[in-house]
Amino acid sequence: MVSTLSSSTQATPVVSPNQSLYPLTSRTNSQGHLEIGGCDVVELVQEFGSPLYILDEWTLRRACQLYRDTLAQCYGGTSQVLYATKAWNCLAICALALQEGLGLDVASGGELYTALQAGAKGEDLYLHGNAKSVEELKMALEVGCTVVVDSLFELEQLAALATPEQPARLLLRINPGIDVHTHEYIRTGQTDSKFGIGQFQLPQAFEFLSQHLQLRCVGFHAHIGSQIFDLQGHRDLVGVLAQIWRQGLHKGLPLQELNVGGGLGIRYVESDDPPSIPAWVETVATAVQQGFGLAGIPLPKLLCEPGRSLIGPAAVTAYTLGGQKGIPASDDLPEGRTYITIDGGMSDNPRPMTYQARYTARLANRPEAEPTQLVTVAGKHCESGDVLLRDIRLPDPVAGEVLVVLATGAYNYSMASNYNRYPRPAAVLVNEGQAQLILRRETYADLIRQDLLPERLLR
Ligand SMILES: Cc1ncc(COP(=O)(O)O)c(C=O)c1O
Ligand SMILES: N[C@@H](CCCC[NH3+])C(=O)O
Repeated sequence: MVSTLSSSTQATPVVSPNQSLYPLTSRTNSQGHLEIGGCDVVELVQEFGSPLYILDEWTLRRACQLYRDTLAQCYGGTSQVLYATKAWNCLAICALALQEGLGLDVASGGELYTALQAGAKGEDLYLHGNAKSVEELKMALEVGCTVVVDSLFELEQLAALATPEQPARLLLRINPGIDVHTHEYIRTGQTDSKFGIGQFQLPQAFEFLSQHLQLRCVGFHAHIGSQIFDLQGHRDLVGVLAQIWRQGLHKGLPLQELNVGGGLGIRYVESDDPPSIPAWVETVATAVQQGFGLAGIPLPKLLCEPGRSLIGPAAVTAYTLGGQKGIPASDDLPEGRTYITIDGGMSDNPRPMTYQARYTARLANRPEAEPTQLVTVAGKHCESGDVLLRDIRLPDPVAGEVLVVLATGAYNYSMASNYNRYPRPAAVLVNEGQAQLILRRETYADLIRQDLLPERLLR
């Protein structure tokens, strides 16, 4: 666990990135500033502007390697890690994951297109979605990507598009009926969910597959939810899938691949205590070996598709602090409240508003200063709920200082919007003292790129 900063020049000891609040290369430099990937965060903001997403290449690679290597070491069969690109999909990140030997889970035509542009091939790709369009399915078939089929309706759609010459390679997404303790909006494996084929629908699905030989069902997939700290959910999941696998084999399906989804949580605040990446991988691998190997079923190729635990801890968002508003104590508000503004908010990180997500923040120019003052960090949008951090302690922050919010790599840029017509921030990839722009800051011109102005509306 890394929750404090190293001020030495030694590399930080290797830990599981998802248990660290900071990117693993973080340290306090000789200026007393926060440094990530060998780059001074205050200087990064001066050079690239604010707000700024800062992605630490070493931390991301380390997380990819931990998943990939632990799986290869502790699982007796073949395996493949897929990066769930919905967490943050852009050319550079897709390319980096491919370089590390990962495949890519894409959840839309747009994510698929980006992955292809980043160099992915059909065999690297798995297309998700509970309501895929015909265009998305056609695109997947054309590039030879595996389709993770979410419903009986989609099986019919695929059967109409695939041919014996261009068969569809698919996994069935199963709803395993497993409930986990995470935010209601990010649970996906419970019976009452829009995702996946219910177990009560499986006889129909198997029958349909046996009648449509242009559909090659090579395995099953399930995903029980996100930001999960308890390993039991995935143990239970493997048990359910092993039973269904037996039924599928009995029906003559050419099963090879078992995809157990993603979901491992990360540390956002000090009190979060997720299991490490190796602990999660070992749990899953052991459960599959027990559920399959011991039951005499040949081991499937084991796939998993983490998103948050790969990219979340690798990035931070840097903001510039603005003015403050102090509300005096009253009966309703015994401690009063100090609002401090930032130059970003719900448009670059909608998670606090959407899931009541909590984060940790530090000042980049004095990360080790004693956090004395109770403040609430408010975004710049026209919404009362646009509050990024509620009642946190900072060391008497002043306007102009750079506030760094930690662990913002997952579901921040990918869920960002242009609400209030704010341009999306830039993102830089930092490594060994070099910073490279991987996403340009949007301009006002970008904001009206798609606008059309019929001439008759002009005054
Ligand atoms: C189908 C599927 N796979 C993988 C993921 C990645 O999950 P996580 O980011 O929690 O690892 C998600 C998101 O929850 C998902 O819906
Ligand atoms: N967007 C969610 C995770 C959902 C992942 C998609 N199934 C979050 O930020 O926590």
